Amino acid sequence: MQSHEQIAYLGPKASYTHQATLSAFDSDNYTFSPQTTIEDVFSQVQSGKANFGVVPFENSTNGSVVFTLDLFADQSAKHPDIVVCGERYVEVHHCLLGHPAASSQAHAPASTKALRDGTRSPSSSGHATPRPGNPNPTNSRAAPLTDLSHIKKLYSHPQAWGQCKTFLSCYLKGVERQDVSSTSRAAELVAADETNTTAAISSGIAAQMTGLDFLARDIEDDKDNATRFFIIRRRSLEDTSPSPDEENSQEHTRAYKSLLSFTVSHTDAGALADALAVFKTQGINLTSINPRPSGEAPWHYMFFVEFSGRRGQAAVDDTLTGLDNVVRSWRWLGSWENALQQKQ
Ligand SMILES: O=C(O)C(=O)C[C@]1(C(=O)O)C=C[C@@H](O)C=C1
Repeated sequence: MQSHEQIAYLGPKASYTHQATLSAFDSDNYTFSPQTTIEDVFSQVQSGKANFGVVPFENSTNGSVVFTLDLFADQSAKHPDIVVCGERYVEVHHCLLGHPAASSQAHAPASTKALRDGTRSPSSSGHATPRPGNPNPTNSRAAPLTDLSHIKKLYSHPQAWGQCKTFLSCYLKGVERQDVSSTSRAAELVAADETNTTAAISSGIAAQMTGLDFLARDIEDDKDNATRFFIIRRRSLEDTSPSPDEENSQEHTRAYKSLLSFTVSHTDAGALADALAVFKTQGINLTSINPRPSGEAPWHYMFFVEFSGRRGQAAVDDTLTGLDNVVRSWRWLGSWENALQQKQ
């Protein structure tokens, strides 16, 4: 790859997507271009202004990032050439960032530094709502580092609410939430708010960037919380030309993954089963399947499947040929190296 290619990512700096970008691209050799929305990342890559883009795709606790799936579904045909060419996993440990209550600043000045680096011992307060998955919600893994009664509004990316349900229901139940374009944008907004009554769910790196205090740390429900990011680029001619020397061993197949979308007849019984049977016949292992509204008509769906293997391998190429006979349409969305291969 050439030097100083442009990499578009969901910004601003200190977003989790920024962390994924830093893990994939060396900042000495690439120019990073933070974007406001995931759609902006797609547009930058589609237009050729950026050589690559980095977008969140799925979270281990909260599931698919539907904004990204819908951009791949591309109902308005704005991003027809985008394909996935890589993936990165990032551990996601959320913090509650803000300003301490005015009284805790006045009466406990010694605690301010501790709040800044998040080392003060926890104090607990708040309410809890039992939920099916968590009948005993007082068991939040994290407790606040300070009193939160002054917090009247929360900002974060919509994915983050679903990853911190227990903490939020225990300690910030009923507090107004505002969705913003990323967790680092949330931290910027809270830093600019002079009322000191707002807080952001964001990363620890965003605390350093904005100077906000840690009101709580590690507030995600699951300590193994992680998000998978896709690296995207424009498709090129080589993507579809045959590569007869591709290896077909099981090991080689597991080393790669591919993404494909397809639509099937809405009225024919078994149409989806017929499509999936093509993968089975070719011995292709599906690793995820996601339906999203297709946009063709209400309640019609587009299916996204991820599977082991890469284009150019006989079984994968035969699967695509087989799909021609059973689906209404399909679109290949890229093959890339499986980042978890060593761990499986
Ligand atoms: O808001 C950010 O910091 C992002 O990079 C986006 C995003 C996401 O869309 O999943 C990434 C990781 C976390 O799961 C929460 C938010």
